[in-house]
Amino acid sequence: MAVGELVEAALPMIADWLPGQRWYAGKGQAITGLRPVTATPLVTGDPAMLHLLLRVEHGEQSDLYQLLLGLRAEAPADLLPEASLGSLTHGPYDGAALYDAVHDPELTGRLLAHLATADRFGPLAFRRTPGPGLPSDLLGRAGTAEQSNTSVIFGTAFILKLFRRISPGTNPDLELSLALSRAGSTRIPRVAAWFESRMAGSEPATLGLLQRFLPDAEDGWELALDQVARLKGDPSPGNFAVEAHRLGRATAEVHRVLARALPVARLDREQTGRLATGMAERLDVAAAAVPALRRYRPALHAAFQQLTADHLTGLMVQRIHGDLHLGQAMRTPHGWVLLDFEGEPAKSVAERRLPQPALRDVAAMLRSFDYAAAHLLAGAPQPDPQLAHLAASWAARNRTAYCAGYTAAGGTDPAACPELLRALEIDKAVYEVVYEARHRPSWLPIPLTAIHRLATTI
Ligand SMILES: Nc1ncnc2c1ncn2[C@@H]1O[C@H](COP(=O)(O)OP(=O)(O)O)[C@@H](O)[C@H]1O
Ligand SMILES: O=P(O)(O)O[C@H]1O[C@H](CO)[C@@H](O[C@H]2O[C@H](CO)[C@@H](O)[C@H](O)[C@H]2O)[C@H](O)[C@H]1O
Repeated sequence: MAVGELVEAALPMIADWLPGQRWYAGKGQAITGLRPVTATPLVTGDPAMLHLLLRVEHGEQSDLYQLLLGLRAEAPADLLPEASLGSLTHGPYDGAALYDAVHDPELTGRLLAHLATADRFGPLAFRRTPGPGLPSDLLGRAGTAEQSNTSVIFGTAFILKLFRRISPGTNPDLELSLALSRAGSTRIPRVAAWFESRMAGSEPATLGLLQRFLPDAEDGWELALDQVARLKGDPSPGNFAVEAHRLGRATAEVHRVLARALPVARLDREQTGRLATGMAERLDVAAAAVPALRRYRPALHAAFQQLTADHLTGLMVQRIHGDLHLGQAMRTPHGWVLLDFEGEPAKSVAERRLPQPALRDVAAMLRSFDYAAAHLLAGAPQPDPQLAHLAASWAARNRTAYCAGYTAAGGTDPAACPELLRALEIDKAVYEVVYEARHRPSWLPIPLTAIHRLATTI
């Protein structure tokens, strides 16, 4: 494969295609440069697959992205339009179709085969966990979920998450999932393999994570929305609180295993100050970006100031999920399983790896019950007061049940730390305001309504 020429010919096509991808984080900023960092052929012949780590520059900033480029003399017949980068028009591959290889089942199947045999290609190292061997003859189909990354599913056996925006070092999703897997936790899908890039002078960067696929799992967000929708007139709305209680138990169990497997610490006085300052700084940055937040700043700052050193000194901090919500919880026939321990995509990896109060995850999940309830009312110009009352009661009931389950399984009782819980909920809602303003502006009223409530009920 004439790698250099191929990359040269592909770069302008990538520049056109990249901004349209769901996982591309630099939307709205003009790309000022594309710099290939590594280009590694993983499959040669027809079809071919080229692995590319590409530095995308926008102004002063830059991000590193992982691309898997497929190349065939004839484009696959059923290729989705958004997966196509077009046809090469010069050089040794003149006329060949260039596309996102994650949509080519044969090529993603070859990726699984590399994982199965723990291959090494130039800077790319494929690694397996001990245990039963992996099949090497399955085809992969790209998942359809709206994701920050790209997942490929192999039959009903495995799911491979391909991280798109790459940071140096071990991705927390791999780090925490491995720690939980090694401790024998059944609250996450078992890790089977991963692959990483080993570049001279830097830590290996995680590129992909293969886990058991949960074929019988139901997504917690979909389940909750289904229950909430029944509030609109079903005489026998289901009792999701039982599930919320179980989910609270599952969260506490995961926290317990993480606290045993990875370092924990107790906050000293200086660190307690940094916890509150971090929240205040994030609020100010968010308010600068989203004007609707500004009027709430004084009240929200006041809530953060209630986090005094006396409250927090000695508080235990540990590794946590970092972005827990109902969509990261899957109900299986054997109970709740948690996914995606990557943390909030907008934070740096260093920040995401810092030990945190475990209540941060609890607060995030409490926000999610509120989201599910608010989703019912979203879009209506004049919400029906009776429905609004039912939705608020649904959220309150499930929030209480979740906290009770968390406490029953040995987690710190959230009710025992009301100032901290409230500050953590505000911090999360502020993050959500920015997230929605950037990705789903029509959903912005959901966290803003919560901000209004949190700011006006002190
Ligand atoms: N092990 C699994 N089994 C079944 N479905 C899964 C599994 N892992 C992920 N999924 C599905 O893929 C979706 C996206 O996965 P996630 O890890 O949250 O990716 P991202 O980091 O890109 O958001 C999940 O919401 C879930 O529906
Ligand atoms: O799943 P991701 O890791 O990509 O997380 C991001 O997207 C989530 C939305 O999919 C977002 O979660 C917010 O919306 C959820 C409903 O769609 C809701 O249940 C969550 O409570 C709410 O925070 C998450 O914040 C973001 O990081």
